[in-house]
Amino acid sequence: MASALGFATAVRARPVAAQKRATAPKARSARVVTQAKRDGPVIIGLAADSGCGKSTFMRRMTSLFGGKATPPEGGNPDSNTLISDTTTVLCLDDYHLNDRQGRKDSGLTALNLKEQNFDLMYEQVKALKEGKSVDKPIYNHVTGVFDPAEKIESPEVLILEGLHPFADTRVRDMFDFKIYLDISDEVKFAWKIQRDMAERGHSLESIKASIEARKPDFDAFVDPQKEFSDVIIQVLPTQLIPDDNEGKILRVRMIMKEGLENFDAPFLFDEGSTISWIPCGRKLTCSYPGIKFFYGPDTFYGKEVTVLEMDGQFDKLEELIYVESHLSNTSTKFYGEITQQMLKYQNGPGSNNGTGFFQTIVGLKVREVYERIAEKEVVVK
Ligand SMILES: Nc1ncnc2c1ncn2[C@@H]1O[C@H](COP(=O)(O)OP(=O)(O)OP(=O)(O)O)[C@@H](O)[C@H]1O
Ligand SMILES: O=C(CO)[C@H](O)[C@H](O)COP(=O)(O)O
Repeated sequence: MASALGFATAVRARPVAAQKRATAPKARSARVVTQAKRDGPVIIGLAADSGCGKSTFMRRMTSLFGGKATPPEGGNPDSNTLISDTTTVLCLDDYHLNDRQGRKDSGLTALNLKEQNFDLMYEQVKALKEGKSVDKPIYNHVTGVFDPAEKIESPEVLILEGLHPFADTRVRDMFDFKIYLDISDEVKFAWKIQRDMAERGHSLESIKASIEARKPDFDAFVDPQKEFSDVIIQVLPTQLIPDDNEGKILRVRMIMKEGLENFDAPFLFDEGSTISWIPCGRKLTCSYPGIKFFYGPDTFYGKEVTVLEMDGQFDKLEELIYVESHLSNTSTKFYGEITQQMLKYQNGPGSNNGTGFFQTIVGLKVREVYERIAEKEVVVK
């Protein structure tokens, strides 16, 4: 089949009846086939607060390009970088201006824009975009100081994740696609309690205090970047349970800007309609409080957007294929690719709810953005 790029794809169109069959897909892997050359990497940005699932999101995204993303071979074991055959993920914490002691002296948090070295970040991202390699600093989260720099080669796909990818206009303008992971205060609080109380032995009071201490700077310096993002994954408490404050069942909204280049918004049933769908029944097992989808138009920071929403969680992940078969424009390369990816990461946080589901779809869209811009094709075997 000829693709929109005019290249042969390894994937053939399947009959509609086959697409609706509710069976789990076989595992496959991906590799990149070079069809033409575009100089410099495709640059993707992910903005989020720390501890909000960026690592899991990155694993989901990079695996769609094939190969395993690992820290630089033979390098610093505390490196924040992840490299695969096609992708390089840089953590923007490496561009902190001061180390931990320096921030104690300045009295500012790492969230404050004054604590980020945007000049160096701009120079190095620009160099990578021009196909050059850079010696990037490493901020060591274990020791709180900077380690000797690591060499980063210009990759096919450069992913920049961290607190401030879109805060500096010079850097912001270099992105091909911008994502914001927006975890509401209630959910952030619930996750932090789960992790820091259960796994790290922190007290409820100290967790509350650390969240409260970060909040003003988060609101002032991180949150405003939503406005400049192409896709926002918003994570909220469920609306299926009145006054729920446990944060276990989530309502997740994928907010997609209209009119984006290289991005066609996924839709449920009928593009442009407003649809509310409860898929629970014969083909999807749901325990209390069930699952509810919504699809429709909205506005965000005064701009037109399309929203795809899921509230609730899946009981049996393999049955997700039923939901997947009712979605279009998901940029999958074969029937059931979303379900296959969700099964692959079923032990990661968010695998049974909209966070994992929409992160997977955004990963597929990023892969398509890359294919369109770079005029290369990721072939799924
Ligand atoms: N989708 C999710 N559902 C439930 N919990 C989640 C989800 N994503 C993240 N968490 C919680 O947040 C914790 C941090 O996740 P992860 O390490 O992926 O985040 P991060 O943003 O990479 O963190 P950091 O910035 O600290 O490196 C997980 O251990 C889990 O408790
Ligand atoms: O927000 C953060 C990361 O996104 C951290 O607070 C920041 O990087 C400082 O790290 P550390 O607490 O290890 O000194």
